[in-house]
Amino acid sequence: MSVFTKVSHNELRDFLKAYPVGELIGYQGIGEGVENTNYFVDTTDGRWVLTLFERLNHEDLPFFLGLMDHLAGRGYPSAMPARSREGANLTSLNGKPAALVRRLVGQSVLFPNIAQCQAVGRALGELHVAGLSFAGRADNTRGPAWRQATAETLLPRVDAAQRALIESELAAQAQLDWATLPQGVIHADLFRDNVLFVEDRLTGVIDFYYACTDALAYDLAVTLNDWCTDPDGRPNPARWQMMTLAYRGSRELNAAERAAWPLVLRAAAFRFYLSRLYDWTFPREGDVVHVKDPEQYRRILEWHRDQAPLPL
Ligand SMILES: Nc1ncnc2c1ncn2[C@@H]1O[C@H](COP(=O)(O)OP(=O)(O)O)[C@@H](O)[C@H]1O
Ligand SMILES: N[C@@H](CCOP(=O)(O)O)C(=O)O
Repeated sequence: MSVFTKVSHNELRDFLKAYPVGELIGYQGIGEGVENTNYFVDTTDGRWVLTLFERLNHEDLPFFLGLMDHLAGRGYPSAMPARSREGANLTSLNGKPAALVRRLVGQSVLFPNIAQCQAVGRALGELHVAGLSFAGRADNTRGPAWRQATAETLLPRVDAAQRALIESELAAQAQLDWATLPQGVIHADLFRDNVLFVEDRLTGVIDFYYACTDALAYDLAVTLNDWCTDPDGRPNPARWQMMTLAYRGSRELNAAERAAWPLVLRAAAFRFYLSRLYDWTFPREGDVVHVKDPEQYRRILEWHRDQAPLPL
């Protein structure tokens, strides 16, 4: 359960007065989140998600909320942030920065089928295209500098096999010049728990709190690694090719991206291998339920290191 900040009925009722969203009917803490405190909130005007930002830098929040506003305003299936009566999409509650966004229908899927992978590939391509007209810019907080620093923190704490993998990966990725790859707005964490479906219809893309400006191909690699690999770390050819094809329906990859692709896939796997290994090595106090297994990302990373990628 990740409701870090408690909100009473009266506190929420008073908070909602700042928004033109009607009267509070009811609310409930959401257990799935790991970064923020989230509540489902029902008012006489609709269904909402209230987020209290626990760890993100306050100055980064306008980028995330502005992006969600930009995308939802163009018909993208992301949640539109509500604006307060004063026009702000970022307010505060109980000492935390807060946002109220539309609640989207649907559920996340753990075992996606081919049609769902196709829908996610299309949605990712559409996000990259829609992001081109978004003026905001943000650095990737899990980019190459973070990967280098996190690897260095981990190296003295891990076993010999893990050390060898981390060191070889740092050396391999030093060959990649990210600046040569097309950049734009990326989601950067489009995992299965961040997409909602009603049957095979994609109804929501959520959790834009790692979104940033970075290489578009990296975002495709992050998404493929989560949605389209089997438990042994191998790409699942049917799901992988369907997602790639659907993505390319919105945006074609250029020659530089194709040449860099094997290293991009490795960088995308390395990022989550490192964050998971870090959380295992330095567990956060009170976080028992949500620590994710680094081994799956070790297998994905080793697969990409040792095998030629499936055709793009
Ligand atoms: N706009 C939304 N519509 C419907 N459900 C949402 C929405 N935003 C978040 N959720 C629900 O809240 C959960 C946690 O949200 P998420 O943004 O992933 O939190 P965290 O950033 O803390 O990981 C999601 O798994 C989903 O169930
Ligand atoms: N989707 C990620 C979790 C989000 O990244 P983190 O850096 O906040 O751990 C995963 O499944 O590892």
